[in-house]
Amino acid sequence: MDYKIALIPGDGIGPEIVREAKKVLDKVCEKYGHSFSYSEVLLGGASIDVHGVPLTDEAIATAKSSDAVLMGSIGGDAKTSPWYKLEPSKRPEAGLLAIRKALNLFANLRPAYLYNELRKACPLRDEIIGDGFDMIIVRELTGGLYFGERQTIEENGVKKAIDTLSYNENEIRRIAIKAFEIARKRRNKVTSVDKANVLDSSRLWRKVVEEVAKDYPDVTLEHMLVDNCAMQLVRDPKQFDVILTENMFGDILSDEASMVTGSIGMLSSASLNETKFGLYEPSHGSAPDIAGQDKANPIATILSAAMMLRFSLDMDKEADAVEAAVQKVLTEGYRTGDIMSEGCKLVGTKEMGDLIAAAL
Ligand SMILES: NC(=O)c1ccc[n+]([C@@H]2O[C@H](COP(=O)([O-])OP(=O)(O)OC[C@H]3O[C@@H](n4cnc5c(N)ncnc54)[C@H](O)[C@@H]3O)[C@@H](O)[C@H]2O)c1
Ligand SMILES: CC(C)[C@H](C(=O)O)[C@@H](O)C(=O)O
Ligand SMILES: [Mg+2]
Repeated sequence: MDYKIALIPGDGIGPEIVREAKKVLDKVCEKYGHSFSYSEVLLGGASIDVHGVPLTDEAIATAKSSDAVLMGSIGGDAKTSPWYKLEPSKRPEAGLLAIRKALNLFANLRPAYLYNELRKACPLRDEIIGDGFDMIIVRELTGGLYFGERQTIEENGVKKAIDTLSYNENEIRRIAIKAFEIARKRRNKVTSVDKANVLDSSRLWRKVVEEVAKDYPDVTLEHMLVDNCAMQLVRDPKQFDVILTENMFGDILSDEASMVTGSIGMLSSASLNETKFGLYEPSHGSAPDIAGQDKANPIATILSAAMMLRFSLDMDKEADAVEAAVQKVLTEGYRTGDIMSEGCKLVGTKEMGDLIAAAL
């Protein structure tokens, strides 16, 4: 089959990890007789450098006319990069938020799975991990604090900054439905995470989630306050199957969950709307501290590409093959620095990509 894929390398390690994911996709095409045509799209700092803004209408149009978008990461070092001298709405992160909104990508799925081979890279004790760790965070991605009105004002000579956290029932309902549908294909448990002991938006969240739960009597629903959840993720991570939560809590909890998998370099993600279209990117950022050094772990991006094959292109067996190739390379003992442990073989970004492509 012939498919159109928009490719967003982005900033920092973005181009390095996207290159490896594309290498793996080239192998998928060769092996299964598909052909993908790629259009490169600028986003974030890469777009500021060329167009002066982090996202252009043309970039949105290219993404919209594609079957799926595969992305690396955007952003730079806030202390040293000239991008951060611009006003906030013109910085790299604003481009990422804007493209998510423009494509209506309200559902961000972040699967956190600990490969048995990476147990030594996981900082938690073996008895805490037990039989394994396999959960998914379903994060609301186009509402909440990151999209509310904000302003910085001065009152009586004192600066004041305001961010607004708001959700309406429809926004909560559609993401809750996603979480329950996903739970049905997994272990039938949803943990909805909020701060309902303080926030009105969380009290509405809880009410709507309970309404949705009535349509899923086969799925167990529990509510958990976000501060407790942050603690439970390291105390007993295997209690979770599906975590359903709002935008900012999901952002923070997914980075935390990534460490249970060994590294943020292992955490893939899919950002979806109501159709089959999606944007696929690792959950981590542009890692300016290791950019250009062939040190970045490309696995999160390669696993995101596998999610793209599965969700947007209906290629289950191809996605399975990519995941199996990742598994094989880990079983053979190859590791990038972030997941390295004693007795394993240290490889760089490119070699890890080569090994996974070859394993296919
Ligand atoms: N979706 C995205 O594009 C995205 C996500 C998060 C952060 N950011 C942006 O990235 C920039 C850097 O942010 P940050 O430093 O807080 O977070 P980060 O995720 O880029 O890096 C945090 C730490 O994890 C390491 N790391 C991240 N990805 C790795 C990988 N694949 N392999 C090995 N190590 C990896 C980094 O070296 C760093 O030490 C900021 O501008 C931020 O806004 C973008
Ligand atoms: C860069 C930033 C806007 C982004 C977010 O908060 O969604 C990132 O942290 C992520 O997790 O994808
Ligand atoms: Mg984040």
